[in-house]
Amino acid sequence: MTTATTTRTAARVVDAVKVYGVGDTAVRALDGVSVDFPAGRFTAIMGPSGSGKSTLMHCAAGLDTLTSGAAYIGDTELGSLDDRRLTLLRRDRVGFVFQAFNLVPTLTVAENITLPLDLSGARGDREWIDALVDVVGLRDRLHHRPSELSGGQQQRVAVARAFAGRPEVVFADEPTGNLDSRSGGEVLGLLRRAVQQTDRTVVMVTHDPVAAAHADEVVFLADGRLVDRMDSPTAEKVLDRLKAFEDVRS
Ligand SMILES: Nc1ncnc2c1ncn2[C@@H]1O[C@H](COP(=O)(O)OP(=O)(O)OP(=O)(O)O)[C@@H](O)[C@H]1O
Repeated sequence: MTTATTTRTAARVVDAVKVYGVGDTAVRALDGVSVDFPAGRFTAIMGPSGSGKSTLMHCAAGLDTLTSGAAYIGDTELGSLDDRRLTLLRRDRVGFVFQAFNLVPTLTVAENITLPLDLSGARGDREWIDALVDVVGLRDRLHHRPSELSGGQQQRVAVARAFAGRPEVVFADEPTGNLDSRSGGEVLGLLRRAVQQTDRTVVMVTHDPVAAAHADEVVFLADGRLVDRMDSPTAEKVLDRLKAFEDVRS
């Protein structure tokens, strides 16, 4: 008999090790990390520079491979997939938001949002996309080109694009890194609403305690290891936690 679990896991890594390079110059970017990202939650990954945040995100999202250990999206182990299946998984089950907005300049806002679906030949769920346009507040900009938008508006398009295919999990790598604090706050509020209103999962790498405070939970890395988790973070609590790492290291 199987027991139903109430907490679904959107993504996780188990005993994740990532070594870059070989010999004397080898860097152990992840040193045995096990962490799960619960479905329907907004999780931030934090830690000092070089602690392995981006590496963890890239390996969890199937953008890079682990040296040893395992990464899962839902129940699918990424290491078991050949290149073609991995590409399909990234296309159909995962969304991405990067620091650079990566919009196509010649396409309109509406076309940029549906681009991944159009490329895959999927019809997409038009009602879902219509609702997304309202969540990101771009109804009156749909026929504009990216160059006619502010940075914050461009990142909102990128967020809508990431959610367009109803992915199981959206990975965001420093999504507010190129934005002023006001636009950044809007994008973070938007990620939060997307999680709450549409029951999606977001995993975000950030070095900004204010950004991390928008998440439901923060996981902390130091020297390639998971060292702490914090529920209901505030910027002050996150900052204090980061300072404690620095005190230990100095
Ligand atoms: N492609 C690579 N080749 C060699 N070393 C790498 C590579 N990518 C990352 N590293 C090293 O792995 C470690 C972890 O890097 P990573 O980018 O994951 O850290 P981070 O916590 O995201 O850092 P930051 O906050 O500065 O972006 C660092 O020591 C980095 O120099």
